[in-house]
Amino acid sequence: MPVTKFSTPEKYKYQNGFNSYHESEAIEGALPIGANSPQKPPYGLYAEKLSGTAFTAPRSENLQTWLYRILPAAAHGPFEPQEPTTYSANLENSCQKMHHIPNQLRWDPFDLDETVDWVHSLRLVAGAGDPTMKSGIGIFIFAAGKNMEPREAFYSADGDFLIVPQHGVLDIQTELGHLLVRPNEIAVIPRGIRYRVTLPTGPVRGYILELYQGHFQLPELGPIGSNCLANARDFQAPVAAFNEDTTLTWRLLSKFNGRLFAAKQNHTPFDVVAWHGQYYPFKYDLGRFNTVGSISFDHPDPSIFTVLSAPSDHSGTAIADFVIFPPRWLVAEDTFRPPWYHRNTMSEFMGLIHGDYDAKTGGGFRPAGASLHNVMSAHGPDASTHEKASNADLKPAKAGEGSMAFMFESCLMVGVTEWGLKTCRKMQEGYNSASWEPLKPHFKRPDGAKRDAEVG
Ligand SMILES: O=C(O)Cc1cc(O)ccc1O
Ligand SMILES: [Fe+2]
Repeated sequence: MPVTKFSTPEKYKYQNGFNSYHESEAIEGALPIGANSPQKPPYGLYAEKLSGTAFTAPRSENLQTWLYRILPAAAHGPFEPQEPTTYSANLENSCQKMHHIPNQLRWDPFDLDETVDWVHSLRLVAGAGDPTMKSGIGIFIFAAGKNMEPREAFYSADGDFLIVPQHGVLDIQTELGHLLVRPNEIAVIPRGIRYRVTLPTGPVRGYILELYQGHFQLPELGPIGSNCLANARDFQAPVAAFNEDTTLTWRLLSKFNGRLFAAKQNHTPFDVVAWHGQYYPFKYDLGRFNTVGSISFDHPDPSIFTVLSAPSDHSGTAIADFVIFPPRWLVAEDTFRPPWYHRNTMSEFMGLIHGDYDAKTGGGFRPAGASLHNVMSAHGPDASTHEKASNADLKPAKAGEGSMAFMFESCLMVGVTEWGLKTCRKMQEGYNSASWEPLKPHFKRPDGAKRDAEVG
């Protein structure tokens, strides 16, 4: 059975292409022609620039967008910090000490929580670095059951959100237009873009990687050539859509160094009539990923499954890679087909959207759960997977049918928050011992002799 691909409901319109220069106008003629900020932009709109890179970033990296809107984003009251006892409590964790531990860690599925909305559902579970230094990443779990208030919008000044829904549907109204994001799809909302999340099918749950530095790119394809993996044309950006309200009171929420702030304004933030540029939110259907693998022997590095990569300053070394494990055919001959046992200089945070992950058949890695194998924390198939795979009949076999696991892989050592370690109460006791301690030695000397332990 081929992998399922989503269709687009009629209400939503997208423009296709990764890192493309897009332009969109909800009213014909709203985009100025041949200029960005004419003395009087069309229809009495204000021109506003939103930059995602330094003005002077090289052309190949430069990301910015021009917005043509009814009132500028600056027209709001002062931001006030929100009390931790109210709803910034979840984000608070980012300001707390992280626990850095070499143990292999695994979490049972995180609970749904119907009492909170998107903003108040964000739980920092792990991370590295610091938003104030624009360095590192934050890994969040979200679980919400309420729409954001009708006149509320949110943005993060800390980084780009890579959103991986596991359960339920996210309807995301952004300044640049609407995105509908379902499990097995992902969305990226860049730093600063204001948005409001509603839940058309009820409760939602999933994972977020917040990138405090740089932006996601498509990985290089090297000898693979000019297609495969995630193809650029399958990334979808919204089209301009606006409201006209300039009288009602809105609440603008800002995530700023992991803290929540709120300001009032007397007009909708969703008043962008037209925009053009390369800095915009987008979505991608993981079912469109063109998976490549070994057609001869051996298990290749999981980098062949990279959807998006946020590079560090060192070539080939990512601050964060977003890697998926889609359904795929395994045909390698004379090969131990699951991942090899390994210790990695990168850290690996994994989640499961649905199904089973083929490297862990022992039952403990479940949809909506997670695992963290930190820098040099040894891991690999659990004992039951090893037993099965080393005795399997190696005919072509479909792995991961009906399943989608993913990994946030980072060159940074990842710490775990107090919430992730204790408060969430999902940390599995004995993950390590259940997975790898049952492994038996199979070593046999070539002469068949058994000897006592040798000295030295
Ligand atoms: O640890 C894991 O399960 C992720 C992983 C998968 C794979 O195919 C090779 C290496 C690797 O880290
Ligand atoms: Fe691994």
